[in-house]
Amino acid sequence: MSSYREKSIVFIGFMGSGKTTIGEQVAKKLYRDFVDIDEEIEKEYGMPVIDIFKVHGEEAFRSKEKELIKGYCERPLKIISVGGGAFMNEEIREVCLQNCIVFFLDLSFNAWKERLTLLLPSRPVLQGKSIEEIEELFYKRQGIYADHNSKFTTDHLDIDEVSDYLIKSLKTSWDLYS
Ligand SMILES: Nc1ncnc2c1ncn2[C@@H]1O[C@H](COP(=O)(O)OP(=O)(O)OP(=O)(O)O)[C@@H](O)[C@H]1O
Ligand SMILES: O=C(O)C1=C[C@@H](O)[C@@H](O)[C@H](O)C1
Ligand SMILES: [Mg+2]
Repeated sequence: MSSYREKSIVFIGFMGSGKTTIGEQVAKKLYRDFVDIDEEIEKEYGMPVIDIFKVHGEEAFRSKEKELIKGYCERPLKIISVGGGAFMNEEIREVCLQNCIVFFLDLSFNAWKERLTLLLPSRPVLQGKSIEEIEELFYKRQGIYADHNSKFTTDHLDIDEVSDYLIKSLKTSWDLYS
């Protein structure tokens, strides 16, 4: 078990909440390795997530997602962004919460809607859904993100503001709990 200061950081939240973007930025600023689980799965299958869902199915994707998260969460000093659906799985929630510091990146549905056009082509879970169905999924998913160590709402903040806040908050907790 790593010391509190060396624990890996995990970002969770709805698709498009900024886990990849913010995770990468925080990793750069803390000089840590960044791991994006969706990207790791894409590397293993040699195709984008949307094609993995089409060719191999969601079950295969979820199984690889679990295997990779379990492996990375047990290592120290990483910044890990998991996919938006990863926390649906209890084993994943447990391994993340037991080994890492889990940050929930939250935003309002209104703020999220502005990112929809950007996200739509690459997110299989959004395909063929009406905006009402997406809104329902958004609120249903809030429940799976309820288990976390710290939550940060990113409405009206840019990427640097969010990552700077997160780093400040981490440094405070390292000073308090190390
Ligand atoms: N304040 C902000 N924080 C983070 N991302 C922002 C912000 N403002 C705009 N964006 C944009 O929103 C998008 C967030 O997408 P990103 O891929 O980081 O989300 P994600 O949480 O990793 O999604 P997924 O679960 O599907 O992997 C990016 O295109 C990013 O540029
Ligand atoms: O919310 C989800 O279920 C997903 C989010 C993405 O990060 C990818 O992991 C994939 O598109 C599924
Ligand atoms: Mg991502």
